[in-house]
Amino acid sequence: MTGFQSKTIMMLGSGELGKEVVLEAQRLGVKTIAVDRYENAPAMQVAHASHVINMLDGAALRALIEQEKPDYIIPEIEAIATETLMELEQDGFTVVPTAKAANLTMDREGIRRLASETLGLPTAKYEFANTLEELKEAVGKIGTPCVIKPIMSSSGKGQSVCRSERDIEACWTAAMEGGRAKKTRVIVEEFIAFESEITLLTVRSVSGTAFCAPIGHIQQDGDYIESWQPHVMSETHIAEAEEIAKKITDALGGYGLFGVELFITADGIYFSEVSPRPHDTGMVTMVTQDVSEFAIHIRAVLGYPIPAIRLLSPGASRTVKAWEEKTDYAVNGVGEALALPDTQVRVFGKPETKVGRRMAVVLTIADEVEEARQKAEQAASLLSVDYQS
Ligand SMILES: Nc1ncnc2c1ncn2[C@@H]1O[C@H](COP(=O)(O)OP(=O)(O)OP(=O)(O)O)[C@@H](O)[C@H]1O
Ligand SMILES: NCC(=O)N[C@@H]1O[C@H](COP(=O)([O-])[O-])[C@@H](O)[C@H]1O
Ligand SMILES: [Mg+2]
Repeated sequence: MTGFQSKTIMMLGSGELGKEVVLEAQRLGVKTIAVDRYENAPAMQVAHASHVINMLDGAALRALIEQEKPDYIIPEIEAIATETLMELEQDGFTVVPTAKAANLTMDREGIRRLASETLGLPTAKYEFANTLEELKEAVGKIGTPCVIKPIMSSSGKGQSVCRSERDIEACWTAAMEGGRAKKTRVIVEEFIAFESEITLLTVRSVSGTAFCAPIGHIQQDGDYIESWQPHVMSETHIAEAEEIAKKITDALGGYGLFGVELFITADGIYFSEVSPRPHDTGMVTMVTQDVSEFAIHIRAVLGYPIPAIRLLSPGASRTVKAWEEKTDYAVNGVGEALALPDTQVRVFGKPETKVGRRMAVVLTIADEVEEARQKAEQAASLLSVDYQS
């Protein structure tokens, strides 16, 4: 063999989050392979190699992994044939953080039952349903308002709030149309009227478990539009949040960064869900921390130490979305946004727009979180997704 010998990672999912993981991996001399269901995905544009496959097809996934033999398989989205990942782990491949973590978080049922029934963490009440009839029964048990979601979906796709019995059918249709995998099962969750919601980025590495400063965020239609760090919380709430995050991440195991989503209410903290990978609301760490969530993830995965994580400044992020389905588009206004001090922009380079698709994000820092949020709002308002025709 000749040339530089390095470890190889394979990203399963190549969106905006994977793109940053690939860049951080390359900074540490790692070879990167990006995989997704469509061509020219963001991470593919910066990786050494790329492949387009249906990652829910176990045979196709196995064939690709056996061909490329990556040292680390890094799931970047939920919708992957995780049963195949479990078999590949048995065969000696390394899945990040573990194949079990990818499998349990692939659908909402696995992770919810682990959190609530096995670990006893506080969660919203929940039921599952496979048909419209079962859904009516489940909504009857949970009561309204409640939240209905396909068991396999992310970024709020197929999610809706059911406010009365009259909404049930529309919620069912929304879930059937929005799920990532063609499964009909849905979760019905009690609506939690939280005061705020946070992501507690938690890393498991050779240095042990560490937490980033809490990230507050606002979601619209189940998808994040704004996040900030730090989110101000009482000492008691921080301790409670860290305890929940430690329990769930220990149960999932392995090395890597996790995004633990929590609701803060007057009666304490509820566990919502966890991503065993960098989190969209954590993009703010690209400007607030000395090591971003993406750098932390790859360091942990490679078995390198993470002795400290420093919050260098309060900051905020705000998303820029598209509202049409087209391929000929441009993100305009970057220069205007960058004219604002302490502002950065990331344009993801997705090959086409879709209704509600996240195309870019703005990142800002300031002495105070509130000021950073205002600047992010202003910067995002200067960006637009425009079309030729
Ligand atoms: N039971 C609930 N009560 C109140 N609000 C909820 C509930 N479940 C979800 N939400 C709201 O919807 C948002 C998205 O829900 P959830 O995180 O379950 O979906 P998701 O599709 O997995 O999102 P992502 O993949 O972006 O994390 C939550 O962050 C919260 O704002
Ligand atoms: N909440 C999860 C999340 O933000 N995931 C990020 O969005 C991409 C999919 O985007 P797309 O739907 O626009 O292709 C994923 O690949 C990941 O980077
Ligand atoms: Mg979520």
